[in-house]
Amino acid sequence: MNWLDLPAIRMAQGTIQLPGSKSISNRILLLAALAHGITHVRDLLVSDDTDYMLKALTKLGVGISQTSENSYRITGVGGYFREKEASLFLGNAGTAYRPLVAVLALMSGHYRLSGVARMHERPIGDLVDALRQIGANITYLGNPGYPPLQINPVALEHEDIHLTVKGDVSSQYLTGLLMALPITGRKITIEVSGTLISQPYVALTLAQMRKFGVLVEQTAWRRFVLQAHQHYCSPGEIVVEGDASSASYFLAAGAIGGGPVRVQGVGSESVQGDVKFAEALEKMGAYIRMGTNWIEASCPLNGTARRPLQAIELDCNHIPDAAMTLAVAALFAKGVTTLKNIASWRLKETDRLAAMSKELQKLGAGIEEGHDYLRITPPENSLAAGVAIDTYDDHRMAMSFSLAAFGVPVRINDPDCVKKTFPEYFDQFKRIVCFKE
Ligand SMILES: O=C(O)C1=C[C@@H](OP(=O)(O)O)[C@@H](O)[C@H](O)C1
Ligand SMILES: C=C(OP(=O)(O)O)C(=O)O
Repeated sequence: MNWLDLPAIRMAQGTIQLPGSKSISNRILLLAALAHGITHVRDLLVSDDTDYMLKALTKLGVGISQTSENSYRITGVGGYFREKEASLFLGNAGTAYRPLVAVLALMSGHYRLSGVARMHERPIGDLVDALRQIGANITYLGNPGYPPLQINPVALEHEDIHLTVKGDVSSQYLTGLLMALPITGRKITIEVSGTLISQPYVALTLAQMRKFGVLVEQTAWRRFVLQAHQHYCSPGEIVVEGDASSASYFLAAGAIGGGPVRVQGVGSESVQGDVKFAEALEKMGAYIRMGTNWIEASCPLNGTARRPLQAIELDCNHIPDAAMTLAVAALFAKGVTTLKNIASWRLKETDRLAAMSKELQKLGAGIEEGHDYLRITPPENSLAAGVAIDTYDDHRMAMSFSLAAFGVPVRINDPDCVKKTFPEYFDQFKRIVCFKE
């Protein structure tokens, strides 16, 4: 197996230009593909997850050309894809798989959607159940409730579309429905049953749809109404903002390792929920500054000496991805940190609650792992030395645990898994840290 040895880190300081947001990139690609007109997308994230979306859309007959390293020209199909038969492999990209299921269910074609083994363990039943309410023809090719899926032509049953979707397993089902259903041109009402998790991601979806001219009337997080005859129209050019989840590792580095560390590409005007990670760090005592397009974090000081962060207790439902960064930052905080309302961690790239517990314990932390929470007690003295961190093919495990090097030298197994959302992560991380040796 491949690994990366990080020597112990003395301090962190510098500026990072963030790669494009994964969540925005894949939403924009899909909306641009469905829209009328040509969209020029700039600062798109270049990574596995966006690559799967680009390849799928190309197979579906969308005209896509790369105009520079991270710029693309998308010729929208104005509603329906030309290609009526395709077999699509979408890796482990939730932001590609879930919305494409919803879109292809309406396309009157024959499509097979698969992914890596872990994708076939990530539930899709709530989305399929919602689509079946309007007549979608979807078959499970493996275990019921999970990918892979076969999608066949739909016969929409009613003039107005009214459906209910569960919101407590993943917000990506609602996001998929919201993005897909406007291509029917019908009046749409979506009710959410159960409490909607990861709400800021739905706000992000609505914001991207608005850029393409489709408006949604929202009643709290329970009811979404779209008036009939709305169609996606290209806004011409779109610049993707930096990834707020990717920002979290650098901000934590600034808060633990002195700083200031500045990330450029997200800031106070960001539409991404994970910018709220900066507030969590601030609660831990970090010094945070923010402009419209940048955020900076430094370590709390006692005179000129670095002061340790303070433990927090936080409901992390609004920042499910960046919360993993908090779990590792907790190793450097005084007291017991509790991260609550993170049951969805169990259904992501790996069972993140189990994986995080196991690897934190290797470093000497005391862990209480609940069904939907994690309580982390840092070791009394230093972190355990000579540890190799397993990453479970989860980019966020690899990126979060790079922070452990602020305590001891650490080995990160299979560091290449970061290519899901941030292929250059470790090169960038090394740019802002000074190692002890
Ligand atoms: O819609 C999105 O872009 C995302 C929603 C979240 O998933 P859940 O809604 O499953 O929590 C998040 O964890 C994922 O990385 C991206
Ligand atoms: C959960 C994640 O990805 P996905 O979009 O595949 O759900 C993630 O990036 O942390």
